[in-house]
Amino acid sequence: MRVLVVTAVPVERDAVTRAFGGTPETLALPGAELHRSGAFDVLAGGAGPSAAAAATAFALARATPAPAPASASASCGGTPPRPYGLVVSAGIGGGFAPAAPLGSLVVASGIVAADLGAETPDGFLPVTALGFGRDRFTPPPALVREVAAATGAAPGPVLTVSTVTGTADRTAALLAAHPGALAEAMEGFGVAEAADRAGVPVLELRAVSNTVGPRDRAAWRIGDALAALTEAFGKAAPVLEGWKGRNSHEDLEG
Ligand SMILES: O=C(O)c1cccc(C(=O)CC[C@H]2O[C@@H](n3cnc4c(=O)[nH]cnc43)[C@H](O)[C@@H]2O)c1
Repeated sequence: MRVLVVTAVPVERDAVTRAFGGTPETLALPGAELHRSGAFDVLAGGAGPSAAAAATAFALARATPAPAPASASASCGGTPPRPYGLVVSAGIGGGFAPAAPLGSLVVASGIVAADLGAETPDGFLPVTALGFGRDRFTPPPALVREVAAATGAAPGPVLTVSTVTGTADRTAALLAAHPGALAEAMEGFGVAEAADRAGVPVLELRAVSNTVGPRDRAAWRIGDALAALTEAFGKAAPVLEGWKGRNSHEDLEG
């Protein structure tokens, strides 16, 4: 099965491909470059949910077979593209203390749009409370469990935010609105929107580079988190590549 992995920045992309060894083949996409290693296509799609959604949608569309004209025979038209069976949003992220310490891994049991909605005098309303859109995607629970077991990642909700949290008040507000949240990052929900529209399941895997809270850039441990990301993909690769899709009753309901 082919797997599309979407990161924000090139150093995260390279941390993922390093897990597979060798030199990836590169393919040009509108606004980005795919790095292909075996079954894995890895793309640095840009920071934030909008860039991530656009990049993911282009990559998925490129791999979706166009409907064959009525007159076409099976033997013409060149090599058909092989569609993706799974999309993974991956990279570094902020961890909520004490559940997700620096250097640890988190796999999303829910990918949550934490700031998509409306602010009111009585607090935040998610977009779903306004009567439209959606505010979360649920990765296949069996796959989340398998990746957690293979990598040691903690399973739990991962928030997608457009602004990196930088105060204690905002941290408390996020945890109040999303009890049990383990981490925040900026792309998961965008990647998931694009994957969902293509009918492809989605996963999010993050290595914790910093603690969510009052901004302290000097305390970020990006190198350690990138190394953890490489190790995680080394361990998760057989699970991701070998995952056969909706293979349990629970997943059919998820
Ligand atoms: O400054 C660097 O050297 C550097 C190297 C690698 C990556 C970065 C990034 O800033 C990556 C941005 C990416 O990381 C996610 N992220 C990380 N921590 C948080 C956080 O506390 N809150 C939200 N997002 C976070 C996010 O997905 C960014 O797109 C820098």
